[in-house]
Amino acid sequence: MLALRPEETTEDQTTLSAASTQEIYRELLRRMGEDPDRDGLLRTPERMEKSTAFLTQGYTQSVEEVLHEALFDVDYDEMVIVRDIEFYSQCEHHLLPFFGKAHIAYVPQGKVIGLSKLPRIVDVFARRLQVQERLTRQIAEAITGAINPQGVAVIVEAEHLCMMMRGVQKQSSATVTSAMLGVFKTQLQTRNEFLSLVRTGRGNQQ
Ligand SMILES: Nc1nc2c(ncn2[C@@H]2O[C@H](COP(=O)(O)OP(=O)(O)OP(=O)(O)O)[C@@H](O)[C@H]2O)c(=O)[nH]1
Ligand SMILES: [Zn+2]
Repeated sequence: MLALRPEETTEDQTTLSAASTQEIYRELLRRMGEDPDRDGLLRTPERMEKSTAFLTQGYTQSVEEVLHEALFDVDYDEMVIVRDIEFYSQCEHHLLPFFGKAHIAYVPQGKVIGLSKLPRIVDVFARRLQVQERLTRQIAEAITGAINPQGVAVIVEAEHLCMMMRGVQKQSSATVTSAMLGVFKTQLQTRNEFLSLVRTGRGNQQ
């Protein structure tokens, strides 16, 4: 039913460029085998446009703007952890959601970040088309770029709908990725402290 192969495309490139996003969604519905004029679908292209704009708003945001000067000079050189930051992203291969939790730690070096800004940084990168590995690394690099700490650690745990509702159809697998920079890479003890604090949090929830 779905007729999205190039040879079946009816629009020529010029027409497609001129079409509004909502017209393109309308055509997509039609090619799924739907009637875009039936009552329930009439406003669906408009909803899809809004919803997609929200889910990909990370492209219009930057870490600098999100931090909004919430960087503070503080004399503290122990680990700061914000754990269990929930996020929703979309895999760049299938445009299906993957979602889960990010755990972030850093060891400051004269500067700390406003706590709420860590989840905001996660969303800047999660609300784009992603692979989990890149999302993980981008969060770590953004924190490094903002405050040049002694080290940053990020763990992302997620479930991918493209592996659950289609494809390999595995319902219980979890994907875990990590980025360890600075002292989290060089000092085993620091890394282990972070890992055990993340595990403790998980234990508390059960
Ligand atoms: N490494 C990585 N792979 C991902 C991520 N999200 C989705 N994928 C994988 O991207 C791969 C794309 O593989 P392809 O063979 O090109 O696509 P496909 O035929 O739809 O693959 P299946 O999902 O196995 O049916 C799949 O193995 C997905 O599981 C991610 O965040 N990281
Ligand atoms: Zn996918």
